[in-house]
Amino acid sequence: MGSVDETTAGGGLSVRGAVVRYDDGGRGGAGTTVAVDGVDLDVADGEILALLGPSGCGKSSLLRAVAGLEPLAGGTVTFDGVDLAGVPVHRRGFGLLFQDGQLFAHRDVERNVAYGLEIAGMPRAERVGRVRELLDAVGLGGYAHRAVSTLSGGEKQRVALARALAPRPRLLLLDEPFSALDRALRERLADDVRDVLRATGTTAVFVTHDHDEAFTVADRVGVMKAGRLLQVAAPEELWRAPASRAVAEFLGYQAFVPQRDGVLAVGPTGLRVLPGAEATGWPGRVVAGTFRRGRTEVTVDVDLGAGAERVVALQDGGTGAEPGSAVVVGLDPAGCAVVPTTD
Ligand SMILES: Nc1ncnc2c1ncn2[C@@H]1O[C@H](COP(=O)(O)OP(=O)(O)OP(=O)(O)O)[C@@H](O)[C@H]1O
Repeated sequence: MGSVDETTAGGGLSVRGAVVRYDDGGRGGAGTTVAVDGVDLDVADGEILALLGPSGCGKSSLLRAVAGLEPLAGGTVTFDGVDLAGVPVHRRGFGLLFQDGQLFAHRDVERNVAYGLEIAGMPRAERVGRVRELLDAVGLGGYAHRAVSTLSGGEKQRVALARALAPRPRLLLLDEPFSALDRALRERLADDVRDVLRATGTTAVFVTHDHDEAFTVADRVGVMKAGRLLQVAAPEELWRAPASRAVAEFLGYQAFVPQRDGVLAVGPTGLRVLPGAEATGWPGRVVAGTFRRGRTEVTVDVDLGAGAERVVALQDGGTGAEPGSAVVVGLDPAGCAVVPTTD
């Protein structure tokens, strides 16, 4: 069974029925791990796609299979209509960027970025211009002659990004490129990467387990679970219409209320504490309240129709969330989505 991705195959990347297996049983056991289990995926020319999913769901394995670093046990990877079976990593025309950008310690910034251009035989004068252009694009103009040992972690990853982009790869594959950096820096880099990829028109697949990062960088986000691609959609679409409960759960939908034609998935902002004890809604009991950004996030024990559960409901202002007090909880449809009951 494949994904629900229905982009028409044209230029760009096309993956069909991809299977990646590790026959040593994963890290330390006996048997076989099916890391990627029949994935179909299309990435159009110029598109940025993020692969999102929990640790161990197979994101890296899929990316590595596309790169040619991992053999396919089934299925195909094609680019611009050409099957890449048997094409080695360095002949695919793809750029790679990993968590540790692995810069060359003995080369300065300029010569790191120039590496792929040297291999491609670009004349020196042209190379210098291209390197300068890329260093400007990643916000490191003026860093050309710095030793890489003097760079911060974020600066190193910017250099690695510039190096990966320099030869104009027809596809850039990024595997958790910022996961070693702190959150504030990650957010800034995610913005910058999106801008650089857009400005250069680079087609990219970006692996991350961080929702915010995926939604910042990508045109479309693919959600993976246990080796399968559950849904591929634009960020707003994914939030508005998760294709299944599993996707909704992964996105952070907090409660699931049975309905006649599916399940109402209640998002993080889908519940309100209603003013007045006589309001129409579900009676609940306050566990705790946290005042945040001008409103209170109230943890409430309530039965929304699927048994008693603990949820978070929003309350305007900062009063009335005493632990133990009775409240009435209502739904805010804008923060909810109906999902099919097929999983
Ligand atoms: N080289 C390997 N040998 C054996 N098993 C592996 C190998 N690489 C990955 N696996 C297994 O394959 C499954 C998928 O791993 P993968 O690294 O692709 O997931 P991931 O979603 O990228 O996870 P993470 O976010 O933690 O990097 C896991 O069960 C993992 O243990």
